[in-house]
Amino acid sequence: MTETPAGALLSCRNLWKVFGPRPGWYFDTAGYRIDPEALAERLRREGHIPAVADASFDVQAGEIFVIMGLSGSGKSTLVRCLSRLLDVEHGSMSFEGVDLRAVSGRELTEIRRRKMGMVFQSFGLLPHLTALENVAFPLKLRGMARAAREARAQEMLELVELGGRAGALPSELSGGQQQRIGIARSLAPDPDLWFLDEPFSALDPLIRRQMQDEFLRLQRQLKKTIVFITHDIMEACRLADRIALMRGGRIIQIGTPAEILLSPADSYVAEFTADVALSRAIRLGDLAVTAVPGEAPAGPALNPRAPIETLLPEIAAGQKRFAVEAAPGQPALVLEAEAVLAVLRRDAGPDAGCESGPR
Ligand SMILES: Nc1ncnc2c1ncn2[C@@H]1O[C@H](COP(=O)(O)OP(=O)(O)OP(=O)(O)O)[C@@H](O)[C@H]1O
Repeated sequence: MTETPAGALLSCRNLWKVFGPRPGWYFDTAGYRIDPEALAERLRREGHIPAVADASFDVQAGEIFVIMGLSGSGKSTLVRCLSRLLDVEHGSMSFEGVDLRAVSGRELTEIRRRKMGMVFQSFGLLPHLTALENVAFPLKLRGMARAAREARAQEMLELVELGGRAGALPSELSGGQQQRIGIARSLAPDPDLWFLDEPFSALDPLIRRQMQDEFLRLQRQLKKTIVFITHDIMEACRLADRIALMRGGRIIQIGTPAEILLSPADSYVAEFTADVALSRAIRLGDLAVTAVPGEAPAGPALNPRAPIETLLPEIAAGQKRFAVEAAPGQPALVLEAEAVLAVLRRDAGPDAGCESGPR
């Protein structure tokens, strides 16, 4: 399949990546057409690891698509397959209408260099190069002239608010600053698709939170198409437009954070999300509905990404309805205090800035 569905930049269907002695065998035989769950089970029984088992999803242009799951659930393997750092055993992948499994090694290198940006947990900076040189490095690989690449690198450093540290070596920068350099470097070639694999996991919680805010600020500005990996449900809920939740190589639910939290697909998802404080994770936009024409509440329209907890003082003071900012050209949105209260009633939770989930 080479088609990418309308609106999707990246699309994959029935992807399998299996580690073990003879992974291809299962897909070369007619036996493949069995239930994916049963095949994954059989693979495990016969000494293989189905690291990605029958994954299908589309990533829409401009969205933050978060892949979430516990350690070993297959997140990194899936992303490595999508960028074809690993070859899959079965399935199809298309990116901007190009069949990623069919392209030559050379075309693939070009796609990775020009259209894909990657950020990893280990910042991966070259220790003997300055911040500016690190950011300019991928442009050098593309053959860009020195003056042009340094100008672009400086622009990227300004974007991540490190314009004044261009001459610093990585060892002279904090962890958060080093990751900002990693982000600037990955953005320098202006990729269409941006992969981030646990980019903030090595940072302490306060810096991590700042980096998440920074990341959202950048995304508002750049509107990239993003695949973001995390094992932290709170991070996923803060950042995602949609979340794909993985378990044992399988994607068990895809949905907005609110859908995952309020309508979990099964008991595993419910348990995984049980400790999340809904007041922090559910956003105004999740509960807002289209206002009856002429009846939008007065007052400034609120940010749809703000968590519902921000409204608690007004609700406690008796306000019943709120205006929520709609997308350009869309009808006005209204949020009823009762909808917020209904969610809060479900929020059994202790304060959960959690990284927990079922083990
Ligand atoms: N090269 C490999 N050879 C054999 N097994 C592998 C290989 N790479 C990954 N695996 C296995 O595949 C499964 C998925 O691993 P993966 O690294 O994708 O998980 P993850 O969800 O990204 O975990 P983490 O959050 O710990 O990085 C694990 O069981 C892992 O041991």
